[in-house]
Amino acid sequence: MIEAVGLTKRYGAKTAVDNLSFQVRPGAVTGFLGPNGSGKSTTMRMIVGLDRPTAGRVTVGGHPFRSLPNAPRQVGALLDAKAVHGGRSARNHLLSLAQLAGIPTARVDEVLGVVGLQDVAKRRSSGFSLGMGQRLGIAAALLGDPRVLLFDEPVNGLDPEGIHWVRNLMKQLASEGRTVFVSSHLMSEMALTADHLIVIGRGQLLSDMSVKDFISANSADFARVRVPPEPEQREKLTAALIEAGGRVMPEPDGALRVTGLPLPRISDLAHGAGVRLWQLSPHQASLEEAYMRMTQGAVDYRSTADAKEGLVPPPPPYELPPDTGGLAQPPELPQRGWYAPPPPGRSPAAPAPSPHPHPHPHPTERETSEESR
Ligand SMILES: Nc1ncnc2c1ncn2[C@@H]1O[C@H](COP(=O)(O)OP(=O)(O)OP(=O)(O)O)[C@@H](O)[C@H]1O
Repeated sequence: MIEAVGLTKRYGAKTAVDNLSFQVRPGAVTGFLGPNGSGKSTTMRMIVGLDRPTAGRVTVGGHPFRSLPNAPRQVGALLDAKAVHGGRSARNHLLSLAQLAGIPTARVDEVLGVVGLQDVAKRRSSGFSLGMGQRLGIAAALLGDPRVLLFDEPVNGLDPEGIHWVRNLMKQLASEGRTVFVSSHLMSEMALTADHLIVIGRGQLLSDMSVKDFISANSADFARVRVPPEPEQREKLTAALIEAGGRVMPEPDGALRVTGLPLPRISDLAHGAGVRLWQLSPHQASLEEAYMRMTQGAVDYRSTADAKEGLVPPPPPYELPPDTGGLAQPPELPQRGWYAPPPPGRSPAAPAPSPHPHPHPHPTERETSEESR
């Protein structure tokens, strides 16, 4: 296990890591996320004793890295794949590391096979591509068969096959009961690889929870509801949903976005109002959406071209016609902020949907209810 308590690192006036406390447990892949410059690499360097904390401490298996006996056999790290003597072959690079740590030569050939570099083992690493360098760095981390592994951006430069391989490798290492701590900016990959997430911003802890909890805590889950195009169907349902405490907003494609009510309740309310549902599906945010939402305020470096590039503002809540006035005001739900854009091909600036989004509906065109997106 890795444990940080009040971990702090200052470089002059700059506080790179600020009073950080967390635990990275064995048997799981723990993702380490944060915007550029948030202190991930500095934290990892302190874990392996390359930087000394200004305050606080970080231990591996209860000991500071520097006091671990034969540390390379207990902790393996890929922090900078370029930190290799370019004039050495891949095999000689690993051999020199193995000799320093008393690791048998046979293990060098074994890890070269594990990372798929056996055919280029005698080539100088200076001629390696970015992806080959990453594989060599991973081989070096695995060399001592350690129980604790740290990977800083391990998929950087890897092709899709390589990314898939790293994903399976991390999961396998965790399933063997090892502690796996991995940083990445590739959210889709983290969503597939990590079980747990530690998120930092400006050196401070923002979140420490499972991927599943992180997504549900940082996303505005909502239901997408589609009804027949007759305006009265839409209005009847909207009135029933608002009266029950829901919040209804039009989606650019004509569907309704409903927050504050569970799916079965929406279904019951539609039934009670005599409205046929053509679609009732849950929307769950991706890890990327949840991450962007959480770290919005902790981003140091943002393009001046478009501060919220890729995100679109939410549409205004659905307006009921005047004759349905007197209904309860919808509660304020965590639906503020920005959300992911509509699917490609749909203009985010599309006007509010017309009451007749499907001019010639046909029964066979109906969408399945309870469809999962
Ligand atoms: N040796 C150093 N001297 C001075 N400042 C440093 C040093 N190392 C890191 N910093 C600063 O500390 C902050 C955190 O840097 P760090 O590299 O740990 O962030 P990071 O989260 O790994 O970023 P990225 O995602 O871009 O790799 C940055 O502002 C960086 O400029």
